[in-house]
Amino acid sequence: MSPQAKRSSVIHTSIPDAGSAIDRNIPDFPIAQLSDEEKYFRTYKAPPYLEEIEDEVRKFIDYHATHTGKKVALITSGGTTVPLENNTVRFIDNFSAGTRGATSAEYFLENGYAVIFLYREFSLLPYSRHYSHTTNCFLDYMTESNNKIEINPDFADEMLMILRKYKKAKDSNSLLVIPFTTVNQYLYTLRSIAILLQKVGSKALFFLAAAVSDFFLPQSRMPQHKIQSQSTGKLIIDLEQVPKFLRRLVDNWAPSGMIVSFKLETDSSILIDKAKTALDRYQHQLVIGNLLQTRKKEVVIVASNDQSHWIKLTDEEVKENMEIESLIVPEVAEHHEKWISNHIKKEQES
Ligand SMILES: CC(C)(COP(=O)(O)O)[C@@H](O)C(=O)NCCC(=O)N[C@@H](CSSC[C@H](N)C(=O)O)C(=O)O
Repeated sequence: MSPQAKRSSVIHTSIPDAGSAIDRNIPDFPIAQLSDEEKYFRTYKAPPYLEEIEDEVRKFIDYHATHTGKKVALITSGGTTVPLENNTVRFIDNFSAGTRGATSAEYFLENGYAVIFLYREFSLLPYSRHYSHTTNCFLDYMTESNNKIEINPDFADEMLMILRKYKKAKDSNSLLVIPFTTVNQYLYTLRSIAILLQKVGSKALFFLAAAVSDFFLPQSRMPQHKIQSQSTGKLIIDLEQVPKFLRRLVDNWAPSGMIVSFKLETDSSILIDKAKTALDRYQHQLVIGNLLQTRKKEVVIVASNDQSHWIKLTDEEVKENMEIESLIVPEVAEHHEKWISNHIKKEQES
C-alpha cells in the first residue's frame, strides 16, 4: 500500500469561504444548551471540502484496520478562529501555537500509534516543528562548500534523527494531517473523524489538545463584508457560546473511544477543580490540566474525582530541553491499554 495518497487538490482552510453565503433567514438558535449542538449542525453549513477529508480518513483507518492493527490517535492541535465577517478580514484567535499537539503526535507515533493530526492550518506540525516557526532562520541550518549546499554540521546529527523518524512515519503511512482554521471547520471535521473512528472501537484515542473557541458569531449577525469603522469609533461584538461538543463526542460520536481533553487555565487555584468538573460533566476518561504560563513544564493528570497527580519537569530537565510530552504520552498510552483490555473483557462477558 503506497504511503498516504496525494490529495487531489491542496485544501486551504484559511481562505474565507465567502461562497457559502450566509442565510439571514435562518433563525438564531438560543444560547447553546447541552441539547443544542445538533441544532448547530443543522444550522451551520459543513465545510465544502468535508467529503474529500472523510474519504482520506476512511482510507487511512481501513488501511490500519486491515494491514497494521495499530491503535489510532486523533490529536487535535492549534487554535480555532472565530470569523467576524463572512468575507473574513477580522477574526478572533488565540495563543495556541500547536506545540502540545505536534510534539505529542511524535511521541504517539513512537509509541506505535497511527496518528490523525487535526491541526490549525500553518501551526506547528510533527517533525517540521523543530525547524519552522523557530528563532533560527531555516537557512542557518545549511552551509555552502565547493559551490554546493550542505547541512550545517552543528545541526546534522539531530536533523538526521528527526529525518529518519519523519520518513518512518511517512513511509509506513502512519501519519495523516488534516487542517482546520475556523471553529466551524473544526467541529464538523472532528465529528466526521470521530464517527469514522467507530470502526476501530476502543482502539481509538482522542487527544484534544486544540484550543477551541468557547464563543462564536452566529451567521444571522455576521456582516457579509469588512466591518466599516463607525463614526462612534466603537465595535460591539455580540457572541454566542460554542456548543458543548465534548458531551456529544463522548455519548454519540465516539462511544467506545478513549477521550482525553485538556483544561486550560491561568489561575492555578481553580485548575484542578475545573478539570474535575469537566471530567464529571462529560464523563470521559482523562482531563489534563495545564496553566498557560507553565504548560511546557508541568501538567496535572485528572483520572477521576479523587485521582489526580502532577507531571513536572525538574529544572535540570528544563535546561536539557526535555519535552514534557515524552512523559505525558506514555502515561496516556498506558491508560489506553487498560481501556482497551477492559473493553475486550466486557465484550467477552456480554
Ligand atoms: C492549547 C494548549 C495549552 C497547548 O498550547 P500550545 O502548545 O501553544 O498549542 C493545550 O495544552 C490545551 O490546554 N488545550 C486545550 C485548551 C482548551 O480549549 N480547553 C478547553 C476544553 S476543550 S473545548 C471544550 C468546549 N468548551 C466544551 O466545553 O465542550 C477548555 O479549557 O475549556
